[in-house]
Formats: sequence, structure tokens, C-alpha cells
Amino acid sequence: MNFIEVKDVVKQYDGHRALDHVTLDVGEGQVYGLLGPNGAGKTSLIRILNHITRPDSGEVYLAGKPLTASEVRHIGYLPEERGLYKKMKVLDQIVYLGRLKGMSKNDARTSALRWLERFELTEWSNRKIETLSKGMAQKVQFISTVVHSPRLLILDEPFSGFDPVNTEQLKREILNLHRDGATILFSTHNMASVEEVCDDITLINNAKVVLQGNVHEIRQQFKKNLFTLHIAEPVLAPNESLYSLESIEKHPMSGSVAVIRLKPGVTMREVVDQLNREYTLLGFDELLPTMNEIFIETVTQGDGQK
Ligand SMILES: Nc1ncnc2c1ncn2[C@@H]1O[C@H](COP(=O)(O)OP(=O)(O)OP(=O)(O)O)[C@@H](O)[C@H]1O
Repeated sequence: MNFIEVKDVVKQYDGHRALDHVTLDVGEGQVYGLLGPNGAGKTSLIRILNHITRPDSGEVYLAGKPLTASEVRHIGYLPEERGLYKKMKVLDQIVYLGRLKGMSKNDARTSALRWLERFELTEWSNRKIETLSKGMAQKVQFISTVVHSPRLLILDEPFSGFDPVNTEQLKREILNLHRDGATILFSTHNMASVEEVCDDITLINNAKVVLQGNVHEIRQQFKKNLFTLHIAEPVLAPNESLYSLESIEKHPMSGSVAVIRLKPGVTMREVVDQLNREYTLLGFDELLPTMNEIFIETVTQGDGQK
């Protein structure tokens, strides 16, 4: 089942089109990446999903039902612009936000204390938000997002402001929530984390969907017939026979490792056989483009066509 269905959504601000006939489906239990350059329209879509604004046209369904204000209680939203009440105490703040999502005071308190313990923030429970470091405040914001065990988590740049250790902890917690059944919509510019955690993605550029699908399939679709080879011999001389079979990428061989592109019609087996006859082949792997490369290629091509 699709947990989110966005159908043909258009959103206009003062003559500027922020979303132009955007359609996407997020399957229940998926980790889904919403990607795009600055100003592409990601936050505009996220705000519609949270019922903060409405689309000018198009439809949005959540768990098979048209999105209404009351359905928003199933969502936990971590906005990019974080906002906590500085003068409020940590525990009170989390309980307050849990209650806004329909929790009883007791349930909100139990859940908040459990999460504070997980993030080693128990001793800060009765301290004011303004006394926390930025990283701690980010954790409290994350706890406020998940305190009501939402079925859908919408995370806008969740790792911004976190050091590498805390980033890993947050990633672990997000993946735990995913394992427990939550659907996760994740907006980020960090393409390495997209490769690591996302099943499917939508890339929006200039308000339009320009790329959509499974991360693994997209990387296959964009591949350029490149391979890395690693031989035991220290270097390959330019006149060696390997060069008559393949064209070598412009950058020279670094030590005994090279990136090669097979000429059309040359099979991987032919190359590997030849390499094996002449060298001690330690590795030969297909080099798939990274999501970062795909992002840049897609977005710059799109901008060129404007
Ligand atoms: N409330 C608003 N009023 C007027 N224009 C808006 C409003 N919200 C967004 N926009 C415009 O809509 C476009 C899309 O903005 P949006 O915030 O959705 O982009 P984004 O993809 O989230 O960007 P970023 O990665 O920089 O956060 C931008 O040109 C922005 O200026």
C-alpha cells in the first residue's frame, strides 16, 4: 500500500510556481528521499503534506484517505528551521508537543522520558531549552518529532548541526523507527546518506519532478560503462596491450589502480581474460555513478534546457 500519494499537485505563490504538477507515491514502510537544489519546491511539498498550506490543485492521500487536518496526528515533522520554546523546560516541551498530537499527559511523559534516556539527556529534563548546546537542542527537537510514535516521519535535513558521532546515533534511531514500521520521508542535500538509507527518491528541480524511482535502479540507469581495475604490478605503461582494448579515463592510473571505460562492443569477459593473461588482477568492479553525480548531472542538464 502507498502511505503517501501526491497526485498532480500545483502550488503557486504570488505568480511564482513552487510545485508544477508533482506526482509521487511513497510505499508504507519505505525510506523515501525527496531531493532537489535550493528553491526546488521540497519544503513547499512538505508543508502541504503537513496541512500547513494547501495545494492550488491536485490531491494528497495519506494511508489511502484524503489528507485532512486530523490525519496530521500520524505525522512527525522535523522542520529544517528548528523551533523550540527557549524558556520552557525540556520535558515540559516534549510533553506539550506530544499532547498537541493527541497523547495523554501520562503517555507523553513516559515516552519523553524513555527517549531522553536513549539520548542520554535525562539529567537535562528539568533544564530550560536555552541552557542546551545546539546539538542537544537538536536532539530534543528530534524527540519532540517522534514522541507520539508517528506512522510517518518527515525529516527535513535531519543531520544538519550534528557532529559525526551524533549523526550516526540519529541515523540508528531513524532506522530503528523504520524497522518498527514507520514510513520515512527524508529531505536532504546529503547524497551519501541518500545512498545509504533511501529505497526510492524523487528529485525535484524548478518545481517539477525530473527523476523518480529506486536508488539502485537509477544508479544502473545512469552508469557509464566504467570499471575500476586493480592489478598487483605497480603501473601499466601506456603502450601496453590493455590500452588497445579499452580507452582509459583521462586521469592517469594512480599506482596500480585505474578507472577504465570499455569501448563499445568489448565485453567485460574479454577484458578480464586479457588482464588475467598479462597481469595479476586483484580487482575488477563496475563503477556506478554516485547519487551526488546523478544529482549534479540531472540538475545542470535541466538548467541548461531552461
Ligand atoms: N510562503 C512563500 N511565499 C512566496 N514564495 C515562496 C513561499 N514559500 C516558498 N516560496 C518560493 O517557492 C520556491 C520553492 O521554495 P521551497 O522552500 O519549497 O524550496 P526548497 O526545495 O525547500 O529549497 P531549500 O533546499 O533551499 O530549502 C522558492 O522560489 C521560494 O522562494
